Amino acid sequence: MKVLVINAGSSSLKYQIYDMTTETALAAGRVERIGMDSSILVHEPHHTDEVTEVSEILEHTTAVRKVLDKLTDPEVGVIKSIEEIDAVGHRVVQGGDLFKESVIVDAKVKAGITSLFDLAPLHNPAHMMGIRAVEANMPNIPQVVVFDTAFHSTMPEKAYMYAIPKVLYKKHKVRRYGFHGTSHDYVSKVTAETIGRPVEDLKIVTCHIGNGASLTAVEGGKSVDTSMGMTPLEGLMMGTRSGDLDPAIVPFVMMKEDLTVNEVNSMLNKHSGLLAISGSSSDMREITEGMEQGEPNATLAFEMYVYRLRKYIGSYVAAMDGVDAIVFTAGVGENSAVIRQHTCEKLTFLGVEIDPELNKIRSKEPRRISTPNSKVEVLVVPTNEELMIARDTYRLVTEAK
Ligand SMILES: Nc1ncnc2c1ncn2[C@@H]1O[C@H](COP(=O)(O)OP(=O)(O)O)[C@@H](O)[C@H]1O
Ligand SMILES: CC(=O)OP(=O)(O)O
Ligand SMILES: [Mg+2]
Repeated sequence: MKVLVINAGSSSLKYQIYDMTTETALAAGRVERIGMDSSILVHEPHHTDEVTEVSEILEHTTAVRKVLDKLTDPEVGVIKSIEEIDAVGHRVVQGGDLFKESVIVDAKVKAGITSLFDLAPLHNPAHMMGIRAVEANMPNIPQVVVFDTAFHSTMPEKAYMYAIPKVLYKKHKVRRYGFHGTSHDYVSKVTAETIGRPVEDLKIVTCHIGNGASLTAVEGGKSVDTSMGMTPLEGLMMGTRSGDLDPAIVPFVMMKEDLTVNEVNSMLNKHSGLLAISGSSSDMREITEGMEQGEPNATLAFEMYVYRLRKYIGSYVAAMDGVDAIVFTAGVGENSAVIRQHTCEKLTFLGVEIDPELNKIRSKEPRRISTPNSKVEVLVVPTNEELMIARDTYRLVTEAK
């Protein structure tokens, strides 16, 4: 059985196709700059070199068609025809309190995802475009949605409630949901395997730091707290998102700058974070370069990012009353030895000690970077949200047959 996994963003679409008999990825790729001039499709088949194609891709339906063309291409393709694909799995960021686990897409599910647009304005509308684009190109194929929020449904009330009038929870479902759950779930399990102990016995802080970034306190294999909130804006400082701030700043800035709700939302989601502080980039590679060259704004952005990350790690150790492992994953966490080093060097109060040589190794494998003396295991675990999505898709579609 072959499963196509899609992670649709507003201007991008990442994909991966799996042969589920062996759980091997046959190809991966991404379409970027959808709706802009010169969209880019990068296709990475397992059997030959990657190909990059620049063309005009105005919307997601065209993007999916181009992906299917690449997957069935005589040279760079990995399947003979579209009929070989048995099911499509989608990442959906916000499941709210409607979805606690993965489900097969039907009209009710689509209405549910749509009703949650306000609770993930950057993400859910894009996921619906992805689902509709698949419907347009592959009518009648079973589709499954896997929610970022599902893993966090085990959080206790004291972690998910906000200290505001309860009527807002009752009327509008204002609460913490948490995101990147598929990733936090996956890396915590791989961590347990890597250190050779049952996940049920472990207290783990998982740091998913990519474009969006969140931390989770995973106790006994379950999420007990996480840094993103009702939307993916709360918590850590991110590429373009502010993370935590005094909520009084929002009405204050709206009043002083005469901003609308949409404008202030856009300011906090798209024009804040590393981008706002550095004044130049949301990309941690460029921020690090600027910092290494002594550029003051990039240095401040870097320092704020690490400082906040460290404070969150500390608070989750307190939340669980201890920690066995701290894990880094996602774009920044997997690739930036500098971020890991700066974050860990001031966790000495926990007995954290990382080995600078191990920290520098670049690899796609899960690995320890702490010394044998370290009181806490520190690991880098490459995330694999796509594999988790493919597994759920395979399971649900097979069960429904
Ligand atoms: N070598 C690196 N050093 C620092 N940051 C990196 C490196 N490689 C990638 N990144 C960061 O990873 C981010 C993307 O992370 P990723 O997890 O792929 O995000 P998303 O899934 O949200 O698109 C980029 O914005 C970039 O800042
Ligand atoms: C939920 C979220 O922030 O996702 P991403 O990191 O893909 O933007
Ligand atoms: Mg991501």
